[in-house]
Amino acid sequence: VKIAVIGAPGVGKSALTVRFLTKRYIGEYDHHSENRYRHEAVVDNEPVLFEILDTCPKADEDEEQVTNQTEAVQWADGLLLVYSITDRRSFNYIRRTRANLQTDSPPVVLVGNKVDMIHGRQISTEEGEILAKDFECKFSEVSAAEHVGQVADTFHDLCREVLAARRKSKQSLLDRMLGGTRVYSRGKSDSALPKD
Ligand SMILES: Nc1nc2c(ncn2[C@@H]2O[C@H](COP(=O)(O)OP(=O)(O)OP(=O)(O)O)[C@@H](O)[C@H]2O)c(=O)[nH]1
Repeated sequence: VKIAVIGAPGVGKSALTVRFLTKRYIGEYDHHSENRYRHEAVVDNEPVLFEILDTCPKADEDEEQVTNQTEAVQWADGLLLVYSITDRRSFNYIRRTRANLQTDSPPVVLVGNKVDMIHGRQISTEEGEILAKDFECKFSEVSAAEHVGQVADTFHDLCREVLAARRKSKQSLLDRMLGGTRVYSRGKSDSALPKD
């Protein structure tokens, strides 16, 4: 299951990713390019091989610039859309990113990070919920700094969405294939009919 972690600079994409991979919190994670990781985990009693792309948007990206994550989106099976509850601009960044996605884009999960920074909150939980409703996706608020289980849950939730979408597209492919063939109901066989 290939997951791209997407969000504005500094929202905690790397902190969340590393928390999921290692269960540890690394406060200062210095990197200037995107990183890709492989990680095995068990989701709903099934082993899953995650490939995680920790994207790295340009720090000087213009706020109004339409965010372009085409490569990551094309590569991914699912998108973890992350904003920081302490940063209104990061919330708007996610709005623009989502608006920019095609209708057939992969499943998404919305995450508000840094929930431990209570006093710096700029985005209410309700706003996050409303945005998630708009996106028709799951939503959670977490803290990469303080939560282990909840961070893993967000990745697992996205994994479930991806697997459900796969099942759905397999089913619709089957339906389309079977749609071309006629289905005969069982009736009396010829041999049971009168000879003449
Ligand atoms: N208080 C708090 N700080 C956090 C949390 N998650 C990340 N941070 C801090 O936020 C800063 C940015 O975190 P990163 O994980 O580097 O963010 P990023 O989104 O990967 O940043 P870029 O790679 O620049 O796009 C760091 O100083 C982290 O320590 C959190 O849950 N709570």
